Amino acid sequence: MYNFGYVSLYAVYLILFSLAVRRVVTCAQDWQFSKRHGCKPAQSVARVREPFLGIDHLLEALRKARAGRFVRFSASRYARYGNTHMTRRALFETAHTIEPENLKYMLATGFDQFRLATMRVRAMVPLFGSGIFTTDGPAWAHSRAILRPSFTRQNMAPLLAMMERHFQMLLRQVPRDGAPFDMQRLFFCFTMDTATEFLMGGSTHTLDPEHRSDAEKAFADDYLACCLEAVRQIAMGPLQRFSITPRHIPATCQRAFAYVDEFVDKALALRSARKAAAGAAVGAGAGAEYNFIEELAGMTTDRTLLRDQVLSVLLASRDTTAALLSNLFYELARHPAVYAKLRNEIHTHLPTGELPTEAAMNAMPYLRWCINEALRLYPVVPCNTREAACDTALPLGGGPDGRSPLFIKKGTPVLYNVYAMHRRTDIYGDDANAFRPERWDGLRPGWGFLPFNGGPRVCLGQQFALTEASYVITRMLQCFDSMQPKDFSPWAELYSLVMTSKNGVIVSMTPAASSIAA
Ligand code: HEM
Repeated sequence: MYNFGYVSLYAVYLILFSLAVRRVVTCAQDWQFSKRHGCKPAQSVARVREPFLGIDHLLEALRKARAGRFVRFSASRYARYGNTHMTRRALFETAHTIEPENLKYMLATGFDQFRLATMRVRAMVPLFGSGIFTTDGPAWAHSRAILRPSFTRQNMAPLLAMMERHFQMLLRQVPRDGAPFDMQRLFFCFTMDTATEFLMGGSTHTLDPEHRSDAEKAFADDYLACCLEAVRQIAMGPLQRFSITPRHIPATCQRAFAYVDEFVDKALALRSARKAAAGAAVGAGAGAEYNFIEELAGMTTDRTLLRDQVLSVLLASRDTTAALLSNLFYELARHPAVYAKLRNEIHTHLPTGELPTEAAMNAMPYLRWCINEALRLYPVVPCNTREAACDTALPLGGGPDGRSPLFIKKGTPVLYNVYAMHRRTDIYGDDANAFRPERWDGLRPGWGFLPFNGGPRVCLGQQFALTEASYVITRMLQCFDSMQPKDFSPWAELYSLVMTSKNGVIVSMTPAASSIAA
């Protein structure tokens, strides 16, 4: 008869022994990998006080986020621990980098060695399903392949006409008597209206109450609520698995799905009707009225996939462009000389106040410099993460001088802070913190400038975003002689999925003496 106590004890010994053996084998493998790749120990390691999960660090990050200082707090750690460093807790570690060479490796040359961070995927799947923002590997490649054709359109004229229609709505909301207003709120409404029209062929009309239905308003609110929940989940970091989704969120997501599904069904029906009529596939959007969803319906008839892609691209396109515009106008209000110089350039290229064409906007270098400078100082996606899909090595960060490769174990999240990289004085000069568009004259920072990401996952809508932003900037400066800041509190960030000003962009405008829109 066996003694049960002894058996249990032996079982525990066996487990501990096998764990110890596994640990030794892993360490030996890591050592061999590091040796083969010339890796050296991390130049710098940031430790946390609560040793298991680093709760103290997490709480401090949440406190800073509440005060509108998370991105700067995170950037300040690079000043303290170096451009590439590790943060160690007993249960997991993270790598941090703002080295252009490391980012190039992670996002381009070593692309296959990394994947999206698990925390991001887990937080976003409930709303975005298997869309382009939540998938890797073949599923992502499929998404990218079906989305790409919609972004390589040659004829931008119908899109510019659509933007002008919504711009007129925005213009109506700008006080002409010098009263202060929040320009940021208007930009977020504008991009919601243009993005929904571009994507689904039906705008939410948030700037145009006369045309807005209750369903459109409800969708805008539901979509926002679901996005905010995804942001909250991402911010929970390692505590995400303990977080409880508020009870109303599943129903809110379902309502947003139902709204988009109507457009999906319409596009699918139209597509098959056209196909039946022509006896062959027809190029959607061949007419003047371009419809993204209809074009997508030509690539796949999977209803759920279509909805996931539309919701994902809505996320990608709406807040990002609004954030860029808001951040740029925040600075323009504080730099009247830049405003005047930009206005002068616009007037030179469009002397009679005519509507901007794509060619005219492309011919304005100062406009592009102003946009670059806003994207540099306030990258719309300031912090991002990838996760090692296998044991790998970053080119820099190891050894006492940080110039040797750094071993990154499979599953380790690598955080990169574009905000901090964009303010590196060795890349942008001693005045890296200043808003000075002229610095872009001849400047080529390569991977040191990364507002749209890089490599195979580079932003698909970059051209669309730059065109939309250029259009709105040009039109605003055609319509207003100058602008004045009306809020003098220091910059505080509102960091959700994108970074904007926590206090809005409170300004007043001086209308132009004559303008085609006045
Ligand atoms: C100023 C405006 C914009 C900025 C700064 C921006 C930035 C970015 C960044 C940083 C990413 C990479 C995210 C990641 O992989 O973690 C991204 C991806 C993406 N963006 Fe944009 N974006 C902007 C506007 C747009 C617009 C207007 C659209 C569509 C109309 C768009 C569509 C996409 C898509 C589809 C992806 C996913 C690409 C992929 O994973 O393969 N973006 N964008």
